[in-house]
Amino acid sequence: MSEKRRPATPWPPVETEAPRFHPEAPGPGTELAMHYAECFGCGDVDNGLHMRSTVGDGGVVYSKFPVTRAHQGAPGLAHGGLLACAFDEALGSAVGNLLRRPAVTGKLETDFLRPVPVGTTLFIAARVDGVAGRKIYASADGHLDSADGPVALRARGLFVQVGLEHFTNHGDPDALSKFTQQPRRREDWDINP
Ligand SMILES: CCCCCCCC(=O)SCCNC(=O)CCNC(=O)[C@H](O)C(C)(C)COP(=O)(O)OP(=O)(O)OC[C@H]1O[C@@H](n2cnc3c(N)ncnc32)[C@H](O)[C@@H]1OP(=O)(O)O
Repeated sequence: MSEKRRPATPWPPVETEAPRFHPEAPGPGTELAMHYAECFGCGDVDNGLHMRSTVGDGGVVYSKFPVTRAHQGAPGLAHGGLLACAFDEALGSAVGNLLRRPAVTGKLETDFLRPVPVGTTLFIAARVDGVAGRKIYASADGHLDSADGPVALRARGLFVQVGLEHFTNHGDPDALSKFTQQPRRREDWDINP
């Protein structure tokens, strides 16, 4: 299959500033721990995605998603919704770890370029592209079976910075103590957009 192309739309879609990485953001080579043990993307969840991420050079976060039979849509092929989930996790990991600004996914778009068979590992490279106030734009490519394998998916996401009360009011009152990866205390986040 030749390299796939899709119609180009401007990205980020609004004027942005370059992302300012948090001074205590994990550096290149850091293997990131799961951010929450019950997270479907990175946690210890039965049939979850079991994604693992590492910080690379130049503000790129690399994540791996090993695709198993538990992740099928069509026989022998990964389910598209779970592939989108993997990108949500990978993009969120880049935003959360590099910027340390609490944010949630506002919009996620995914281009599915090639089928992803069971037994393959998706290598996702995610980066933060720009910031406009509370809006944080990130994008990622997913490669089959190696970091330079054929591109199977591309995704773009808008993350919206929220106050920490987003998690405690709408989710679990103990949310902050349940985040297993630093930062988990109010003072560890950059909460000023
Ligand atoms: C390490 C961590 C890894 C985690 C990976 C997983 C991450 C996730 O999956 S998070 C869970 C999924 N997401 C959610 O549940 C979010 C649910 N939505 C919400 O809570 C709210 O709609 C929220 C917070 C996104 C925005 O609401 P609110 O705070 O009222 O802000 P709002 O004014 O509506 O939007 C802020 C800006 O973003 C823009 N915006 C928000 N959503 C969109 C959208 N879908 N498309 C375009 N623009 C949008 C708005 O237009 C606005 O822009 P501007 O400032 O220029 O006017």
